Amino acid sequence: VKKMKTIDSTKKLPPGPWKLPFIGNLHQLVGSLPHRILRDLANQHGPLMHLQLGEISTIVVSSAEIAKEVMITHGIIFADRPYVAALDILTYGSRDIAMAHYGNYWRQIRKICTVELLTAKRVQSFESFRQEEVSALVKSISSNQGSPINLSKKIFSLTYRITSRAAFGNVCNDHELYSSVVDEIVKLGSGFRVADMYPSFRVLERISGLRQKAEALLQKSDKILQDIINEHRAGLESEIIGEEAKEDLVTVLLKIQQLGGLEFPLTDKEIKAIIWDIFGGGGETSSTSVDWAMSEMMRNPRVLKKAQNEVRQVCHGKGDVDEASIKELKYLALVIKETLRLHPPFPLLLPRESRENCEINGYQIPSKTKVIINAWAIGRDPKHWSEAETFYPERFLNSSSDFKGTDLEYIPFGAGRRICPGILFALSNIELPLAKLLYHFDWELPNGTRHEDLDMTEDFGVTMSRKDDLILIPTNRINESTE
Ligand code: HEM
Repeated sequence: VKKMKTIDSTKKLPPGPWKLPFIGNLHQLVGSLPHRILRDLANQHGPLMHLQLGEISTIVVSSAEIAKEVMITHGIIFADRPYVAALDILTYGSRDIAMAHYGNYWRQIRKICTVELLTAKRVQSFESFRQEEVSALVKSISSNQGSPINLSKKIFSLTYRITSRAAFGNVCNDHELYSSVVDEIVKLGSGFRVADMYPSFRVLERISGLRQKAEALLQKSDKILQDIINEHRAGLESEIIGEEAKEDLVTVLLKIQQLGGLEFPLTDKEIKAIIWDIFGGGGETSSTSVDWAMSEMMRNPRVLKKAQNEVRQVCHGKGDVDEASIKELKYLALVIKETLRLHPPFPLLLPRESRENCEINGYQIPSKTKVIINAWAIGRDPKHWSEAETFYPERFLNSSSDFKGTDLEYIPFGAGRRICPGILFALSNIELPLAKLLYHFDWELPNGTRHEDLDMTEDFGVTMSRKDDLILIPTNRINESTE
């Protein structure tokens, strides 16, 4: 038999727990949340650990040092993404940015994303949308003051409305439907589905109902997005679009499509796949961050008071929070950083895959190995973080950690070539709602719950949200001038 040029047989795979035939380590992944199970396993087997998940040879990265090797030093080798059945179906064959194979196509659309769609200028151009939507939220909360409100649901809907206006120019008629479709898709795409563990048994995608479910969702989301694209195209042809500075994302993409000259033409399929990334990557992640930040502040009244004092001081006499003031909210920025350390919306980032054989710390990582990076565990690593489990925003006061993945012990947005391109968009959707909620209202827990008893249980999913919705009682802030 002709042997392929493969692995140096003197080098071993990284250590890992004992494996069963056929299922490997799958049985070890049940019982708790994946990021917690994987952290506990890594505590026994090390920060570079090998797992066999069904057919999928997987390494799990659980320290900043190994993350640096994988995401930066050998960044090119680990810049690919593995096949995830449901997402592949829903992105028209991984034609979006997040799931696209590392190569020229990905490079082209990633560039469109960073140069056209998600630039600081573009994000800023959506300020009026954010202002209007958050003001409407404040108004609705204000009319319910004194009684418990489901803040989680309100924030979730707010983020979708803002994203919808940025992407489509308005809150689309099918807004509720689309956000529920995106929600379901994200659940299907966790990559921890049986069909994803046994890719050579494509039949499993059918038996498990995954393929049918994904195709039904695709049909729904495709219709909504295609209608929107058609409307925009008609608008472009009759030139009834708004001023250039305020173009929505679909319009920007259609203009690029019409301009042509790209190595890979941008058809409607690609546009739909990219728009789906904006919602899938940017919806629940941002709203869940606001949710966790409010939850942490409710558990830590000292932090709540300090953040509230800051925004009320900075915006004193203005009657509201404008985006220019946001830059001055230094403490709120620390609160957000600390929230993303303890509650990274993607605790396991998005999976990577190796494109060729590689050696790390003397261990062999074969080509096509799936790579899980446990950002949640890295952010709580007691070697790097003192009192790692404590919510303490001040820890970032003298720290060089930023959102750009420069320090690998802090990577809520990932690092290296595949780092999240939506950081500015995300932050703007987190900062303004938080600042306004703090500025306009005082907050209490319902039913006399003591702040230290607020339940912080996490839910299972690709994004790590609260298990139970956050229910709080708002009180309208008394008139500023009488304070
Ligand atoms: C708090 C909010 C967000 C968090 C925590 C977050 C986090 C992440 C993470 C961890 C990755 C994978 C990075 C890696 O593999 O190294 C990612 C990728 C991505 N994110 Fe975000 N994200 C957020 C919001 C957004 C928003 C608002 C958008 C778009 C408007 C967005 C668009 C994307 C895209 C397109 C990718 C794929 C990049 C690629 O594969 O080249 N994200 N994000």
